[in-house]
Amino acid sequence: MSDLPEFIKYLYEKYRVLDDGSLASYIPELTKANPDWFAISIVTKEGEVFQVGDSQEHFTIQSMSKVFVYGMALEDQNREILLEKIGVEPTGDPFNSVIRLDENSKRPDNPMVNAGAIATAGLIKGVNATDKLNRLLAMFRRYIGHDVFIDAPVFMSERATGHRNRALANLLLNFGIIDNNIEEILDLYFQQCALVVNCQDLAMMAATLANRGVNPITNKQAVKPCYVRDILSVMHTCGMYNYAGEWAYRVGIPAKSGVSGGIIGVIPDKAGIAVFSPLIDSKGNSVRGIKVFEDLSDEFDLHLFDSPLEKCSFLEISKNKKDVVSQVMGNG
Ligand SMILES: N[C@@H](CCC(=O)O)C(=O)O
Repeated sequence: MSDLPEFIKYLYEKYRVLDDGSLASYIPELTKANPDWFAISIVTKEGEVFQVGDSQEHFTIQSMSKVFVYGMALEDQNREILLEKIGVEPTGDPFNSVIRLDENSKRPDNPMVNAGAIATAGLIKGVNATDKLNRLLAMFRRYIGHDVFIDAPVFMSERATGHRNRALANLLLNFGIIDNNIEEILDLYFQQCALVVNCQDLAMMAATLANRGVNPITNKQAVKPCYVRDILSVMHTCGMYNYAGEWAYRVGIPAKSGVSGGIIGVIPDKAGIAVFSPLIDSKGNSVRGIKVFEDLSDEFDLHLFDSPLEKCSFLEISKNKKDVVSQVMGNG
């Protein structure tokens, strides 16, 4: 019997009351989120689903999309072509910074910051804008396992106010990283960010990566297995904004977050985890999300560099913790 269902209920109760952080406001539509929303979803590579809270609440995927579009660009181009255009170095800078692109590298540092993600969108193949969008949606559908759609008001909101992203795109054009279809590339980028998901969908997408690119329920291949390693590497080093180093140190799970309040984490060959809570910190990470991941990592020894000898069997908690959980949940 797994302890996981009880443990995530406990984490939900423990952190539900935490109301630090604020709603993302630079995309006007995101301020309409309910700050109380909170969900934890876990999907194992066998397709078993454990979840608690508002796991069916819809929101836009935002930066978490970057992971999956990067995988698609790897398939459309190849590793070496991508590396010429987009690096794999963490920046330590805010995700939407223009500084390093202009000053140092003349190519985006990595595909998880906006400069790199816009460059990635520019590498997606298709005969025209509609074809590219349709291919992108088909890719997301393979990960999620059901039909997908774009939140038009969020897309329009970002398109109308995304001046910083437009500035990044112009710099990318100047450095020869993207061609001059700037508005078309930005539209594709804003559309990928406005994909509608819920927490369960995110966990399924993460579980698909954990399962070497195969959706655990539909058994469809969402991305070629040879690219999963590349995707997880950039998640591990660059996925958590300018908190990526501390995250790798404290949590040790390849992850990506988005300003709508989601965080996805991948436990290779085991499970995908998603937490959703729209109150974010100054770096863009969900406050409750970070806490939940820290506790899950500690409790189940999920840090990549936990010694294999010390790792407890996945989904079982220690006797001491069981007592704490029982007390909090009122069955002890
Ligand atoms: N669409 C957002 C994504 C931000 C995020 O989630 O990090 C932007 O480009 O600014």
